[in-house]
Amino acid sequence: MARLAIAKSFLTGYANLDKKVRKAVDAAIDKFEEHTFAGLHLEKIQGARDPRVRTIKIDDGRRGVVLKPETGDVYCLLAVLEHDAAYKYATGRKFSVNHRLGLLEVRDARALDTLRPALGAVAETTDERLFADFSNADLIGLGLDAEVLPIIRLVTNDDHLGALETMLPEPQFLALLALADGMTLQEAWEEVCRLLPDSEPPAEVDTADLVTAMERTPSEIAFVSGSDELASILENPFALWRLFLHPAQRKLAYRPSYTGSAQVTGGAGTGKTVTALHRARYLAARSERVLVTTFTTTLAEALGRQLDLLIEEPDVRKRVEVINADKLAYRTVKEEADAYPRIIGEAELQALWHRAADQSNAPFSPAFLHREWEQVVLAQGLTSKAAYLACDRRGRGRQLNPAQREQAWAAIARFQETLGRTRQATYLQLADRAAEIFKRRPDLRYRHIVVDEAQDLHPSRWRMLRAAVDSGPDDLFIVGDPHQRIYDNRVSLKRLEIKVAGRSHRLKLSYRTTAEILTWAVRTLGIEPVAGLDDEPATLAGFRSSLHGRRPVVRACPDEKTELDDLVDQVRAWLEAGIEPHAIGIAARFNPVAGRAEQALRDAGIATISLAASGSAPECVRIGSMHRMKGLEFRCVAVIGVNDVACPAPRALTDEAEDPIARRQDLQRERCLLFVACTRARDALYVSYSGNRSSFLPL
Ligand SMILES: Nc1ncnc2c1ncn2[C@@H]1O[C@H](COP(=O)(O)OP(=O)(O)OP(=O)(O)O)[C@@H](O)[C@H]1O
Repeated sequence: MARLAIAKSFLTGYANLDKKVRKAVDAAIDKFEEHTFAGLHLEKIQGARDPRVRTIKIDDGRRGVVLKPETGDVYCLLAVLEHDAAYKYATGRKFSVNHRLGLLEVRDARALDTLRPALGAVAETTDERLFADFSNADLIGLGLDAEVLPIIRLVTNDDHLGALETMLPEPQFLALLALADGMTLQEAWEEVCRLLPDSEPPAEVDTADLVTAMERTPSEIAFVSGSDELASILENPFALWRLFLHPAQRKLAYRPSYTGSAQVTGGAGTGKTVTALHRARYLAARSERVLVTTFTTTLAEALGRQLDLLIEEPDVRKRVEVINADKLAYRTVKEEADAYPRIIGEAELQALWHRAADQSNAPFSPAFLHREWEQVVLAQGLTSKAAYLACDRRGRGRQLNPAQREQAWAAIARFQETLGRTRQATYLQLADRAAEIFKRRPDLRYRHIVVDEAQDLHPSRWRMLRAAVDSGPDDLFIVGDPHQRIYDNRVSLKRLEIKVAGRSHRLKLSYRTTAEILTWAVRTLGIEPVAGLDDEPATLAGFRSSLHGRRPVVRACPDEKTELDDLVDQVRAWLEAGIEPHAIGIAARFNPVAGRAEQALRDAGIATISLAASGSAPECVRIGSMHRMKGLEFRCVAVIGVNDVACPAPRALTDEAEDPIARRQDLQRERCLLFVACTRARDALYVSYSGNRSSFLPL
């Protein structure tokens, strides 16, 4: 019986077709099915480098490209392209089986043939060779093959290796990249083995057996079980992540069990959320109650929508509850409380802190007291003066002598009393109350909790989550990126009885952003080390993207009016180039700047909607503060107002004299904020400023 498979490349192309062409493709695939492929006219191509690559007519202008291995009665859809491009693709590509890993490989043989003389000409001018330290046997041992080796021997520097990225088979390129990055042969071998579904290379590889290789490469090829599955795939072609997980993501998401809590970190766009969603699906399929939680309601709503796409079985979907941490706290407290506290608004909270600072006889600013409360008192769950006087204030830069501690406690206690008397509370206080309720009420607890955007949760929220699930295998699955910490919440999971040692993993390949945007954006982070949730320093080593595009554009403007005019021009240019309005995101450090930009766009006839708005508004460009960009993504992103009075924002910085450590952390947080905003871009990033350039922008 014939089997149909779909390559990732096919789905990417299909997603970008307009509806009419998609219909023609669907009709061609139907024909495929009807005839059980037998009567199908697959055209062999003259001069094809791989005779197993064929084409099929879609409509007058387009052809589908199909891989038809000699054995196994398998048809794999590779691409849908305009006539000439389809022939070019079909004649240039060559498929093979990696002789060490057994994975399916594809190379652009024509491009390699074209580039070879140019590499040879450069090589003649120098004795430098990037891989001179490695013998042919070494390279063959890593999976390189006889066709690739002679070309590799001509490579003289990293840039030339980079140029080969889209032409070489991925496993072979990765092996070379690892060596070029300074890894040993053994380390490079371990790196390429990560591409295998179970990290173990097969004992024997039959390089003629393309079908087994396809089955071993689920990150690129998906076998379709029948027409229902096919229809569901084609209905949501943009959701590549549903089908094609990177082996590293798959291993983490579908591991049968972790002995305790597990943590997944990784740079922006490496698929942490995707991995978390697949993990939730896997756990729920085991018939158990799963909570998926994150920071804000908007992010929780987005996760819910993605889970609706991912989990097709209604009874499995029902077992997964998605709610953000604050709502969970609120709801849990409400479950028990007779008189329910009101959540205090930000302005009132600030006013109360000002009053507390004024009434205290000590030189504490309102911001200092607020921070002391959140980062020491609430973070450690301190409920008495004695506990506060004895506590370890690690992480706070300003030392307090015993008398000052007494004064600080008096001010904090007065603040807390006022809150209590007026029946008000903050979400962090509710989280602690919810934790107590979860401890008492096993009936409310979950069997598993999956946490996204973990870097921004305050210790009180973590205590609640810790209490909301019994300790044991697969209790918490935590994903986050310390380089995207944009709120003032620092956490040591160890201190909160959440142990991830030995179960901490890092993803490295970005699926969102191009290498050009990524390299630029990483430089906005500066050189200050960033602490991970597991108390280890966080690293971005090996963080990369195999996508390529234009470099970010940085525009200097004489004044804000010109800056906004330029923004309007840029957005218009994107729209004229066919970018859908909702795929354009605009961010500013401050809401008023975003507001003025919104007005300028509207005056120019461009519809806009706030980044904070829920639901979809396909006809609107999205705009808002940098904080609101968290967790989102767009094809094109404009970050505006990036000058020295916005990035960093003076109000967000603690006085050096008051607390130098806090100031350093504030600066880092401001950098992270810019990094988050910039890394929301898939294809294009535009950054502008008027006045003096922000020192965060790379030169
Ligand atoms: N294996 C994959 N194949 C194709 N696309 C993927 C894959 N994994 C992730 N993506 C896509 O890459 C983008 C980023 O994924 P995701 O949001 O999960 O990353 P993240 O690490 O959580 O990002 P961030 O931390 O920046 O919010 C999404 O569009 C997602 O659909």
